[in-house]
Amino acid sequence: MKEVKISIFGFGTVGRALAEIVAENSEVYGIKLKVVSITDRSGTLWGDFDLLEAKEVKEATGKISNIGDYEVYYLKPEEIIEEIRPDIFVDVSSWDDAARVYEFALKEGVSVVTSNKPPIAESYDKLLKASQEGNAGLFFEATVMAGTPIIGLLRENLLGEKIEEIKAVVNASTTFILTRMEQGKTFEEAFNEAKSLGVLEEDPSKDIDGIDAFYKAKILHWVSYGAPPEFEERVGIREVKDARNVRLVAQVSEGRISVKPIKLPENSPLLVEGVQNAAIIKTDNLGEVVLKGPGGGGRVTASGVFTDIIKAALRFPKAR
Ligand SMILES: NC(=O)C1=CN([C@@H]2O[C@H](COP(=O)(O)OP(=O)(O)OC[C@H]3O[C@@H](n4cnc5c(N)ncnc54)[C@H](O)[C@@H]3O)[C@@H](O)[C@H]2O)C=CC1
Ligand SMILES: N[C@@H](CC=O)C(=O)O
Ligand code: NA
Repeated sequence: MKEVKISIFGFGTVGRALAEIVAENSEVYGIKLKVVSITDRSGTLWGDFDLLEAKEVKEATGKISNIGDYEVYYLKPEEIIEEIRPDIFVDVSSWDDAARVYEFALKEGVSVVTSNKPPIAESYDKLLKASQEGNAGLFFEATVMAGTPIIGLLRENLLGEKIEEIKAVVNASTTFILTRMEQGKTFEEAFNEAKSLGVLEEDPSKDIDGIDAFYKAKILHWVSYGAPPEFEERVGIREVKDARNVRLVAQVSEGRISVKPIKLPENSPLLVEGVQNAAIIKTDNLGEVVLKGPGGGGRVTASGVFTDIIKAALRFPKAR
C-alpha cells in the first residue's frame, strides 16, 4: 500500500480535529496516511509517535513539546520541508505569512493543503505558478465555508460556467453573533458565547471587522476569475444595532469584492443561523446554484482538509 507522509503545521482546534480524523481513517483508497511531524509554537514533534497521544498532550498542556518519549525539534518552517521531506505539508495554523513556505514546498514537489486564508488570498497566483513548477498540488477547500465544498465546486465542477456573481455568508462567527443578537442577546453576550464554539479566529477582530470574510471573498474571486479584484470594500458588524435579518454578506463579481452587513429579505437562502454558511452562485448556463452547510468548527473544517489530503495523495507522485 502506498504510504503518504504528512507534516501538520499548527495544532489548534482544526489541527487536533484533523489528528482524530486521520487516526480514524489512516488507510483510504489504497493509501496509508502517515503523520510524520506536528508543529506548534513550542516546536516540532517528528518521528514515529502516536497521533492521539500527541493530541492529548496538546490539549492537557497546550504544548506539543511536553510530550515525553519522543524527540522534539526546533525547525524553521522551511526546514520542515528540507529535513522531514513530507509528501504533503498541511497548514492548519493562524500564521498569516505562511505563503513563503508554501512556495518553497511546492517548488520542491511537496503538495500543500491549507485551511489558512491569508496566504491563498494574498499570493494565489505566485503559489499556482510554484505548484506547476514543482508538479505539486495546492489545495485550500477549508479556507472558505470550511468542509462545505464551495472551492471544489468552483475549481472543478463549474469549470465550464461563467461565474456572473457570488453572494455568500461565509463567516460563521458573525452569523452566530447576529442570530444571537436577533434573539435579544447583547453583542458582548453573543461574542462570549461564540468564543466557546471554536470558530472565532485567534484574533477575533478578524471575524468582527469582516477581515476573515474579506479574505474568503478574495479567494472566491481568484478561483472564479484567475485575477485579484480592482474594487474592494469591507465593513464589519460593530455598528449593527438592529440585527433582525442582518448577515455579513460577501459579494463577488469580476473585478469587485464587497463585504458588509446587509438586511436580507425573509425568504433569502442567505438567512442562515448558528455556524451555517450559504452561497448563491450565479452562472451563465445554470442561473442560480445555492450551496448551504456548516462553515466552522474543528471537525467541520478538518473534513475539508482531510478531503484535500486525499486529493493530493491520489493526484501527485511522491515528493522528489
Ligand atoms: N476553526 C474554524 O472553524 C476554521 C478555521 N479555519 C482556519 O484554520 C486555521 C486554524 O484554525 P483553528 O485551529 O480554529 O485556530 P487555533 O487558533 O485554534 O489554532 C491555530 C494554531 O496555529 C498555531 N500557530 C500560529 N502561528 C504559528 C506559527 N508561526 N508556528 C506554529 N504554530 C503556529 C497556534 O499556536 C495555534 O495552535 C486558521 O487559519 C483558521 O482561520 C478555517 C476554517 C474554519
Ligand atoms: N473564524 C471563521 C472560521 C472559519 O473560517 C468563521 O467564523 O467563519
Ligand atoms: Na469549503
